[in-house]
Amino acid sequence: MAMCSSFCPQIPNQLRARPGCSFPKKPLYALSVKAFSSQTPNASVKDNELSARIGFLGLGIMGSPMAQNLLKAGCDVTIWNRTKSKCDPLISLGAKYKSTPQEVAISCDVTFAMLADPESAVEVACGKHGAASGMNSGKGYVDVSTVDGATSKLISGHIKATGASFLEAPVSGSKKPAEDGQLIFLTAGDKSLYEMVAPILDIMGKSRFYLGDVGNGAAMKLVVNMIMGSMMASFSEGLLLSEKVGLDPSVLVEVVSQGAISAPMYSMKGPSMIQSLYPPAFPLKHQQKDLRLALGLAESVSQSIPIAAAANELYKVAKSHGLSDHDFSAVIEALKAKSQNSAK
Ligand SMILES: NC(=O)C1=CN([C@@H]2O[C@H](COP(=O)(O)OP(=O)(O)OC[C@H]3O[C@@H](n4cnc5c(N)ncnc54)[C@H](OP(=O)(O)O)[C@@H]3O)[C@@H](O)[C@H]2O)C=CC1
Ligand SMILES: O=CCCC(=O)O
Repeated sequence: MAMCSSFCPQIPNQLRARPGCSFPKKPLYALSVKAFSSQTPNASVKDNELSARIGFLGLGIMGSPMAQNLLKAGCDVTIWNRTKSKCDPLISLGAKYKSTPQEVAISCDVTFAMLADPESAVEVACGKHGAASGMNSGKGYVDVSTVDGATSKLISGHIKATGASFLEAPVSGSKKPAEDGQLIFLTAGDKSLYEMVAPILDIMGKSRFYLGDVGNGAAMKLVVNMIMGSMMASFSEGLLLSEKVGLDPSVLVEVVSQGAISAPMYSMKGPSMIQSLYPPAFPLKHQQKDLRLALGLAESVSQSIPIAAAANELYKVAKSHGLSDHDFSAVIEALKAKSQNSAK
């Protein structure tokens, strides 16, 4: 595992006491996963207060509430977003603003990035005025966007070439868990940076996995989202089939919720899907991106994933119907369109 020797000596300075930024008093998971490292919260750190200057790049559906939780916890947060207006609510909560990712990185000890896709993650980290150009030894970059392993390794290479440390830390959990500080972090990369930012992750999340080398966090995230995308497509088929055969789909949601295939996702999204409402929590375009990236991951190891491949086609159809920015549960509309076409 790569370690950044120059970062470690600075950790005690960055974790010195600072009034108004205390760690959350909520249960933290002790993880024990065979073949993976596990990490429990360090008791001596947990009750300390935090003084790291934290940068946050990307204030979309996820980034905004994550940064907001850091501010609410009293952290020193500096933000940037491509569309500046999305910074305003956080600035009114006390965030500092910089006009480029580079300036954020220069002014912060550790910078988080929550960006749409591989292209934007690379652009913001490695492009002109990107974060890498503001990094140096002693700083850290934590990319919490969902990207593929190759992208993560590319960004890691740019960041580490400056002497800084890198951690990939994509999250499981959507808009509501982000608001509630209940995300699950799937981290990999510099262990020293992982340990340094653990108290910061614990403000935004309920658990964290350290998975080793860069690429493992991305892979874990893509496998999870591959399963989720297929589950949602299958659930959509069930809702439509139940209705077609004269059943009440609301009763189906209730039946499913009580059995072995119950999932919070079905109970949360089912009622609005029945009303054809798809307020975006996880945008459909991102779910399709994740299926596309999961297909690439599977291809790289010659693993057949025909169910995910079929689901991916369905999300592509949904995108072609203009549903990219709706919640991914709008994939059901692609099935409705298909059955209308076949009825003609
Ligand atoms: N929503 C969810 O439930 C979850 C999402 N994720 C992942 O987290 C990431 C962010 O998701 P989410 O917040 O929902 O997405 P949004 O689409 O709401 O936000 C995307 C962010 O990326 C920025 N961005 C997009 N393109 C560029 C670019 N070319 N240059 C600079 N910035 C850019 C956007 O800036 P601007 O405001 O200017 O458009 C915005 O800040 C994605 O990788 C997604 O897959 C992970 C877990 C859950
Ligand atoms: O990437 C998005 C995941 C959404 C979720 O875990 O509910």
